Amino acid sequence: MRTVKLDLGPDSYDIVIGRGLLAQVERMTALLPQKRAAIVTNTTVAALYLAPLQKALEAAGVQIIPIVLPDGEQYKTWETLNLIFDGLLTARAERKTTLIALGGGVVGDMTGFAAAVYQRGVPFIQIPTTLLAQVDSSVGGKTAINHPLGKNMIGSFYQPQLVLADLASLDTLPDREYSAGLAEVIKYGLIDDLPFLEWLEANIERLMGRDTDALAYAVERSCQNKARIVGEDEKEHGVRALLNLGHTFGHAIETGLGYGAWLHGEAVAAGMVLAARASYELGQITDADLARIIKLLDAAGLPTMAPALGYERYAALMAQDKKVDAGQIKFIIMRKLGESYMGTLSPEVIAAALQAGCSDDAAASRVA
Ligand SMILES: NC(=O)c1ccc[n+]([C@@H]2O[C@H](COP(=O)([O-])OP(=O)(O)OC[C@H]3O[C@@H](n4cnc5c(N)ncnc54)[C@H](O)[C@@H]3O)[C@@H](O)[C@H]2O)c1
Ligand SMILES: O=C(O)C(=O)C[C@@H](O)[C@H](O)[C@H](O)COP(=O)(O)O
Ligand SMILES: [Zn+2]
Repeated sequence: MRTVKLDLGPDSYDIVIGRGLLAQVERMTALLPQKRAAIVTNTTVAALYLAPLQKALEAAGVQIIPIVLPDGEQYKTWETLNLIFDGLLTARAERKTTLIALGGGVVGDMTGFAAAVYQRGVPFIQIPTTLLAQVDSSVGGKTAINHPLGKNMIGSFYQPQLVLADLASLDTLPDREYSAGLAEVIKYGLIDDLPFLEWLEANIERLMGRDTDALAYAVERSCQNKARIVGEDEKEHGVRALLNLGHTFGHAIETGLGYGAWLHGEAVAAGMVLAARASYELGQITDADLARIIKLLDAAGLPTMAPALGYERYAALMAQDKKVDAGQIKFIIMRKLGESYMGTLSPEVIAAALQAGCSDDAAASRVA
């Protein structure tokens, strides 16, 4: 078992990584202010993991309110959020009732938002069951729902009290979802961790084979990177924006194609290639660096060409990005391989990146 600490003063918490953690409920029960908790999950994850978790908590004397949501990015909405409140109010959940998010990033982001606002804030625990959620979304307290006009546009910063990443739950994760999680893993290497990027290049085959030790190391190193950055800048006034590498383009792809058409991690992968192409246009990374990034993402089963939405559509979608400041779009750009910063890009550089990095076939290539 590995533990990463996210240091946020009184709001600090542990990210516990290991196999079989779902059955070990003592870490959770020690934190509950009352012997009552709501488990929020979705139909897919409920069929796999709700019963064992509920049983283990009930055996420890905890009364459980199960709340099962529809599955999919297209349900990350006000309407679905309201289903959580319906379940909590119907069961007369109180201020000391803990919300436990059991699922991927969609469940985690919505449950966290519900926890932030239900009765103005109730305790919250994350049990991420996708690779993406274990390496990124369960850590750091960003919670949100989507708006038809923009990704994660309505939300809050609200930290969990504990993250339990059970690597055994990934055994049932489909390959496409597993690859999507690797996009956020590779992101950490590109932001500011060149040794990790090099380790990923050397170990991508092991990771694709779901080698136990390689996977545990990749999850731990990713969480260490995220915890360090969030610990420095919880509310994204500075360095935390680097975690948005590939997301300015990526969120435009998700919104532009319709939520759920491309997975978040797929859109981030293609977005990181566009960010790399822009950095190449600026003369900051070489064509060999660009080729290395594409090769690694490709080996991880991810798209490296973005859908051809057209410059105007990309520009309009990216104008909704949360990093926009006084109307100016900010991007995360590579200063060199393994080092990124936030800056602006000229329309010419954006157009050149899109010209080289989009293809008409890309959109259809990912749709299941
Ligand atoms: N808050 C953050 O910091 C943050 C960071 C990254 C991404 N996100 C958000 O996270 C979301 C993407 O998360 P995701 O990739 O986990 O997608 P997801 O939550 O949609 O889960 C992916 C799919 O896997 C299924 N699933 C989950 N666990 C499973 C398991 N163990 N076995 C089999 N199937 C399982 C889900 O039901 C779903 O169909 C996006 O909405 C994105 O915006 C948030
Ligand atoms: O935690 C962060 O900060 C991130 O940016 C992590 C991203 O991977 C994640 O997709 C996040 O939700 C994007 O943030 P947003 O503020 O652009 O919605
Ligand atoms: Zn992301």
